[in-house]
Amino acid sequence: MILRRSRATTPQADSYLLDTKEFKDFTHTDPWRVLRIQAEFVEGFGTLADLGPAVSVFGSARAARDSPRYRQAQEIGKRLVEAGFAVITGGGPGAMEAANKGAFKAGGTSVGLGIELPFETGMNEWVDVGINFRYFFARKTMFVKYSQGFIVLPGGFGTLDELFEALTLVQTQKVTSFPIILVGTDYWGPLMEWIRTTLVGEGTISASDVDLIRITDDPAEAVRITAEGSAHHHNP
Ligand SMILES: C/C(=C\CNc1ncnc2c1ncn2[C@@H]1O[C@H](COP(=O)(O)O)[C@@H](O)[C@H]1O)CO
Repeated sequence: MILRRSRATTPQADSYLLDTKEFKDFTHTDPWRVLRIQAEFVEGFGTLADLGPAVSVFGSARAARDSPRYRQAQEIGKRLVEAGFAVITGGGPGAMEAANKGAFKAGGTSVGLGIELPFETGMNEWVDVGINFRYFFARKTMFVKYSQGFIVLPGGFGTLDELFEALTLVQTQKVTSFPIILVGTDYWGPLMEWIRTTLVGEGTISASDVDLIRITDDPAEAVRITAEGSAHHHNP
């Protein structure tokens, strides 16, 4: 990039670096953010490069430890490890903690991709490979790049965001052979119905797009579908 005449900046950029106050200001600028974003990708790629086959498990951060949802997530974490997968979650509480706990107790690799939030909850204790992200989009790249499929338990906006991002990537063939399994017919049934009637009915998706989603109540079936569906998946 060349900037001349009135567009040229003075003093020179390196003088900012040597000036403590100016440097502090620089850390709140977009060019600095780009470096931070780059660093998040470098750390993520570096840490997860040798992970091997893995599945991401999503679900509510608010699932209570004594709830059936929590027990289901823990069971899924365990079964994924028994099927030869590492388990990746958001590293937080609720369903994330449960899936990490199941994976850890089964002797598998338990990964947490944490996110910096204004209300810090910290990485759950069952994570043994943890990375903290400031940027959701950098973190999301890691979930997709290092997973062979997604298993999605009941959850709120965060879970829906993760589900629909994955669906869009599969629908647009940015990723292929990538199973997406919803667990909990009672919870997801009405959404599936709305997708079938309104989205297909209005023509905003194709009828065949509905087949991108599988739905079950059984943790064993969720893992079996994931294993079968991920057999030909290659990480982007
Ligand atoms: C809100 C609470 C804790 C927040 N801590 C989180 N830590 C890590 N990842 C999170 C957290 N909250 C949301 N996520 C991500 O979104 C999904 C869950 O969101 P939902 O809105 O609860 O469905 C989850 O899969 C994470 O990736 C404690 O109350």
